[in-house]
Amino acid sequence: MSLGHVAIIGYGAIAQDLVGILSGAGEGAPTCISLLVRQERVSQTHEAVRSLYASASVLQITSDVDDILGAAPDVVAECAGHEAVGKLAPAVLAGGVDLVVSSVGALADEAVMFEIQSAARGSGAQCLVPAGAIGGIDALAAARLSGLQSVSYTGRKPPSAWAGTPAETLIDLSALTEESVFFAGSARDAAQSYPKNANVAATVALAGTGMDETQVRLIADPSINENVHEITVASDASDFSMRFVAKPSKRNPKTSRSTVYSIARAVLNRGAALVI
Ligand SMILES: NC(=O)C1=CN([C@@H]2O[C@H](COP(=O)(O)OP(=O)(O)OC[C@H]3O[C@@H](n4cnc5c(N)ncnc54)[C@H](O)[C@@H]3O)[C@@H](O)[C@H]2O)C=CC1
Ligand SMILES: O=C([O-])CC(=O)C(=O)O
Repeated sequence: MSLGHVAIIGYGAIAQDLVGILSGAGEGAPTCISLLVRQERVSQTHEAVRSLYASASVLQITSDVDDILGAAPDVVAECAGHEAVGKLAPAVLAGGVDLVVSSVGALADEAVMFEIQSAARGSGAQCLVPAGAIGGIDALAAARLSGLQSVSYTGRKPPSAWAGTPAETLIDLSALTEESVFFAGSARDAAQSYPKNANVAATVALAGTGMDETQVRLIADPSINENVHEITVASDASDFSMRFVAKPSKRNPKTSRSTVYSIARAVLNRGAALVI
């Protein structure tokens, strides 16, 4: 058993790290990797990949999802954004190819969720949601089978990680001297209002009590340099709290460095005889 062709949508912070991790995975490495990038980034991505992976097996770089599907990848990993999920995920799944999603918050849009599930049911392919920046999703999804009483998620990041988000209109990020809870509400609202920062809220919601019942707080905290993710769960099987202190990605401070390893694990497990 081995991993064949892996296609990746996007070539930003997570995708660039993912290509490096997959290429360096030794015996578990895929035989080839394809990249789907925006049309205007095709030649720039060719240059970047050629200089980094001169001898590696990047099969093709394209902006056309049909090129990717035509090459029959074993799995596609989306590392691009909510818009890309809405636009491309149904086509990938309808083409019978399993999809690992990073931009999980896109599933907070009921129309996108419906299209994805319809496409997957129609072809038999699966949309796979990895834990991403957080952990404990296995425990939460298992506890759900016992009955859940409550699930809450708190995302805490340095003020600079909230730049370019609606938090800027709610608080003065540059003047904060102590933590500020600028959002308290449902996972659905969090994921849709903070598409680059609250995908984890959607993941927790999908594993637990759903987009509308999962309570989310988002915090800008000038006293930290890391992205801190906390979940608190009450269930019939167990009650637990978990706290993850993630270093920010070197390429994108909004993104926890832990995320790509979770995506890579989901991809590499596709070719593993023992899956953990
Ligand atoms: N599930 C989780 O726990 C986490 C999810 N994320 C999400 O993962 C996604 C990727 O994150 P990063 O790599 O840090 O973001 P990034 O902004 O560094 O990279 C995204 C890349 O995707 C490209 N892109 C956007 N739309 C595209 C399309 N339609 N087709 C092809 N390429 C497209 C952009 O040009 C950009 O290069 C984001 O949506 C982010 O919010 C990030 C952290 C944690
Ligand atoms: O990586 C993180 O810290 C979490 C994140 O951005 C998200 O959930 O979208």
